Parts: sequence; structure tokens; C-alpha cells
Amino acid sequence: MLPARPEPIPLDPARTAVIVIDMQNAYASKGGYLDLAGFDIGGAAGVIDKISDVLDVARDAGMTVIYFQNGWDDQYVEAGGEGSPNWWKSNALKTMRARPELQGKLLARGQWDYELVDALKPKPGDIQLHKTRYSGFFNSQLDSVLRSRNIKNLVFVGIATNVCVESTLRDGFFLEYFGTVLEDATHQAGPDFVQKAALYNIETFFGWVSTVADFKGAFGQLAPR
Ligand SMILES: C/C(=C/NC(N)=O)C(=O)O
Repeated sequence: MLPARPEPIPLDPARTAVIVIDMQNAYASKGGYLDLAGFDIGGAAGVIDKISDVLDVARDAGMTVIYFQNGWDDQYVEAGGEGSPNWWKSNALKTMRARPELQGKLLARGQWDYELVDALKPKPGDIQLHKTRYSGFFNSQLDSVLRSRNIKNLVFVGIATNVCVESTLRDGFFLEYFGTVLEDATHQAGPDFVQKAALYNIETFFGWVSTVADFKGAFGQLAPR
């Protein structure tokens, strides 16, 4: 049982996956996309350490660990052109249009920006997935990976709470997955109030909100598998 808001949630480790959202240099490192686009990434370093702790506990408890990376091919075909709202709304694409010297660098596979941060590299048995839009369920293998493993519960960590974490948790809700966010293992893109708003939305309408300490308290005592 994981202590959570608005109520504790039962999580069978064998039927639970920890979803690590986009812990790439783009979102968590100085000189990465969010930083270059003018977002405050000051809280990202603390989140990296928390996620590392969560993943150690999750693996020992027998949970599946799934890493997402967000981005596109190096020609940005997957990003879509002017006919796609993504072309208009993606701050990475907008930043590259405003600063042509960055073209080809942000969120492109093969570039440093796309890589996971050094402190959070997948371990044997972890699953790595790619996504081209904010939701990890859109045009990805996530749903079939989860269903083939009989996984029903999703525990979210990563960046950004109000964009890809919330989008993926919401889509999971519609697909009948139980989504929980560990609030101190996430960080927002934007002012502090968007973190609060995203967590309020999740706790009130779409899922559950817990903490790293409670996750470690609930699952850190289990005998390693
Ligand atoms: C702002 C943004 C967030 N991504 C995410 N991983 O939540 C983006 O990709 O532009």
C-alpha cells in the first residue's frame, strides 16, 4: 500500500511500472533545450537524485522500469510541419527557428540534448521507449508493453510534471491504468504554480500523488528479488 493523496493506493510490484519521463539533457541539464528556451531548470538536479533512489527501490521490489526519451529524427520529419500544431507549440522548434545556429541540435536523436542524463542510464532489464509527442501513449509501444506484462499501475517520475508527465498519466487514465506521481521526483516547465496546478489536477481528477519517502517506505523494505 502506497500512502498517497487523496487516499492510499494498493500497488502490487509485479503489476507496477515506474515510468521515467524524459530525463534527457534537454530537460535536466544546463545548456539543454529547456534552459536555452528560458525555463528555470534549477530544480532538476535534485530530481535526478530522487529518481535514482526510486529506481533502485523499484528494481529491487520487482517493478518494471520504463525510460522515455522525447524527440525526433535529425531531419525533424517526426516533429511535423506547419500543418501540425506541434510545429506551432513546440518551444524546442520555436527556439531553433529563432536561433538557427541551434538547428539540428535540440531534441534530435544522435545529439547530446536527446541523451539521458549521465546519472540516469538504464540498467539491464529496464525498457527504453521513444516518443514524438508529449503523451507517452501516443504512437508508441507503451500500451502493448504494459499489457503484455499484465501491468496496471504506473508510477511517474521525471520532467515536466505539467507537460509530458501529466499528458501520459491522463492518457493512461483513459486506457484504465492507475497513475501515481511522486511529486518530489518531478519538476515543472514554467512557474511554480504550474507544478501545483498539475498535481492538483492529478490528485483530484486523474490519479494519485505521493512522495519519494513514502515510496521508499512502502517498497524499500521488501526482500530484493
Ligand atoms: C515543454 C516540453 C516538455 N516536455 C516534457 N518532457 O514534459 C517540451 O517537450 O517542449
